[in-house]
Amino acid sequence: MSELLLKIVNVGHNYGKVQVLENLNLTIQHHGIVGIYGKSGAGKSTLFGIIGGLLKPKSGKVFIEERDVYSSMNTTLSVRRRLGFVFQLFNLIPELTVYKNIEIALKLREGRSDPQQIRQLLREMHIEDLEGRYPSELSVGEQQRVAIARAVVGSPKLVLADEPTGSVDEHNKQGILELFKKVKARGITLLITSHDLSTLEICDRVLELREGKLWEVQQ
Ligand SMILES: Nc1ncnc2c1ncn2[C@@H]1O[C@H](COP(=O)(O)OP(=O)(O)OP(=O)(O)O)[C@@H](O)[C@H]1O
Repeated sequence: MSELLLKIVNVGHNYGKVQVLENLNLTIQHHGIVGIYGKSGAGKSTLFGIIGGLLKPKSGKVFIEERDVYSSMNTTLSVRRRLGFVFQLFNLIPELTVYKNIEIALKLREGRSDPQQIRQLLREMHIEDLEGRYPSELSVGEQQRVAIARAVVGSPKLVLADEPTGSVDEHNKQGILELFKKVKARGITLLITSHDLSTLEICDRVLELREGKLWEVQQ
């Protein structure tokens, strides 16, 4: 049996009177792509933030490789550094070139740069000709490629992608899904949230977030 990567135990979260998550449980083993489907407002971004060490839940616990993510600020920061994030709006740093956007993520994750690794990743993502450009000089599809490269550099165990195809057209969507298959082939576990079931077709397992809980979806 493969090692447990993520374990969520009885997590609850509310914003004032709005109860978003309630007694939510989830376990994920290493390897593969897991999709979380949910309608708008179901709480996908809230759950994404809680798993990623960005939002402390009001109740319950989150473990990544058996470390209690919110046990101390140091643990939260160290777990967060070891995860990769892909955001819907890319969140690339506008003042940095493509190369530097990827390099800064590697330095945060591993404490050092590795030009060989960065260049290999640029080639794999077909963005090697863009390394000197700034995000404003890239197409949407190219920005998303850089965002994925930044999320996987340094080989984190888990990459979280929140609505990764939410702001791209069908052609770019297919391109992103192909890249996610490559990410999986690198041995990285991917967790994708989406309100679009066709985006989740590449997933090995899909869960629906509804009424504050996760429900397995038969594929
Ligand atoms: N900071 C906040 N303060 C108050 N309410 C919030 C806050 N963030 C989210 N909410 C509310 O919590 C609920 C869940 O929001 P969340 O963004 O997690 O859903 P979502 O499934 O990601 O939605 P979408 O698909 O539209 O992005 C919504 O009702 C939202 O209005």
